[in-house]
Amino acid sequence: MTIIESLDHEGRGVAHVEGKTIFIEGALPGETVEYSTFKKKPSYEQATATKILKPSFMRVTPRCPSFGLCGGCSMQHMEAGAQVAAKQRVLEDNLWHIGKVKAEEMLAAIYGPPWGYRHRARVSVKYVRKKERVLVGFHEKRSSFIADMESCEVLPPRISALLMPLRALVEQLSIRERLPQVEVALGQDVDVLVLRIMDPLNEQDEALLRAFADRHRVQFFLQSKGPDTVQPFYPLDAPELNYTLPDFDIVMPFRPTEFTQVNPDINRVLVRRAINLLDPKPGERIADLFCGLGNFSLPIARRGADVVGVEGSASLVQRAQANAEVNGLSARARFVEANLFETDAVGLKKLGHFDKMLIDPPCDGAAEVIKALAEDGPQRIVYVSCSPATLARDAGVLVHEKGYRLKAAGVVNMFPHTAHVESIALFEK
Ligand SMILES: C[S@@+](CC[C@H](N)C(=O)[O-])C[C@H]1O[C@@H](n2cnc3c(N)ncnc32)[C@H](O)[C@@H]1O
Ligand code: SF4
Repeated sequence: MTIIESLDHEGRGVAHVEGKTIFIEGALPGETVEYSTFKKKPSYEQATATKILKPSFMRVTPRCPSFGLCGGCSMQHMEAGAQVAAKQRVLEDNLWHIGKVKAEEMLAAIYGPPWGYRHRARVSVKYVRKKERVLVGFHEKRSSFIADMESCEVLPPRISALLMPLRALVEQLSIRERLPQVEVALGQDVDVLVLRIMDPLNEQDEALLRAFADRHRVQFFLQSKGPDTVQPFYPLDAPELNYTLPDFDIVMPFRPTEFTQVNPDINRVLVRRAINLLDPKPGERIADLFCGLGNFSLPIARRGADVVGVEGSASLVQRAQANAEVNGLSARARFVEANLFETDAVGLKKLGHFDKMLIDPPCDGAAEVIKALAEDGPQRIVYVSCSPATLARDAGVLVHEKGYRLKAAGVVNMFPHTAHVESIALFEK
């Protein structure tokens, strides 16, 4: 039995027992719990709460029956508002302990509906020969096994309701042992399921897929090898996947395997906030680094500024250019392919002078870009981050070496019930 002192960055309760730190899954600060250790090291232990003797006021009953087993969520036992507050603390702690910086203003957190928010997901599939049945779902915690889940609360209800019919479908296919994954990509007008198939389908399989698509109103794509092999299968006349940014009168077509933000409702608010902080004006020249399909670049152009989007994936550069055309913005939006993890001052200078910059890197952050910023670098930088640790590291360099102030920072609850912290920060010279 022990008392939980705090919450760590992965949403685990932290306690100290005889000088040892114990990280306890499923336990909240202030609670008295019994626990069972599954990993023992000389200085710490990892454990799971087995009995909550004194519950926290933040505790709620997890909505999903698979919570605790499925590795998809780690915070459903905590009230949604308290989750956001905990993430805000993670952001502030990281900024201070890693970057030695404090934001002049903490922005109000951006959050939206806590359930049914995932419009993109990669679901694993496994035929269990012994039981002659198929599992379709996310991996169990700390395991390569697939959770035996019948529904999922973070997927939109219509998609969650497809998990069991999908099991039944795969069970009937001749290639049921050669279909390891289904990728879900949801758009405004169509729901796409991309089946990863290791062997070709036979005629009967094809007929089963068509019947499923008609019945459940989805479009199947097939992927036989790498991402280049993703092709629509049925129906071929379905509308194209897209999402919209109504504040900017923008429509964004995309292919099912192209990067898009997982939570389209929060993405709209995130884009609005990023653009408000950046405040693009006609006549300004603005860089959008790690621009993807132009999620921020096109709203910047819509505000009248000239934007240069830089992106590592050639296909996303093409997609961004095409999306600029679709939205009548190609005169003000240009896209360049470059590896921003290998850039330096010379590489960045070749892109020309920028008044302002938006950076939205993958979790590794943007160390090389930040290092490459010159004396006459942008006056204002808006940094969108999926990792508070790398944001804090980069913020430290911006503030202590490059002459910027951290004007504001705040969390964006893009992934409710997970410990994942998305955030946004504003830097100014
Ligand atoms: C977090 S996503 C952001 C995309 C876009 N801003 C959006 O909101 O949809 C990060 C992007 O960085 C790109 N990327 C990853 N590594 C890169 C690299 N080394 N150089 C340039 N871009 C890279 C990815 O392809 C992806 O589009
Ligand atoms: S990811 Fe879905 S199935 Fe897994 S715990 Fe979260 S809500 Fe439940």
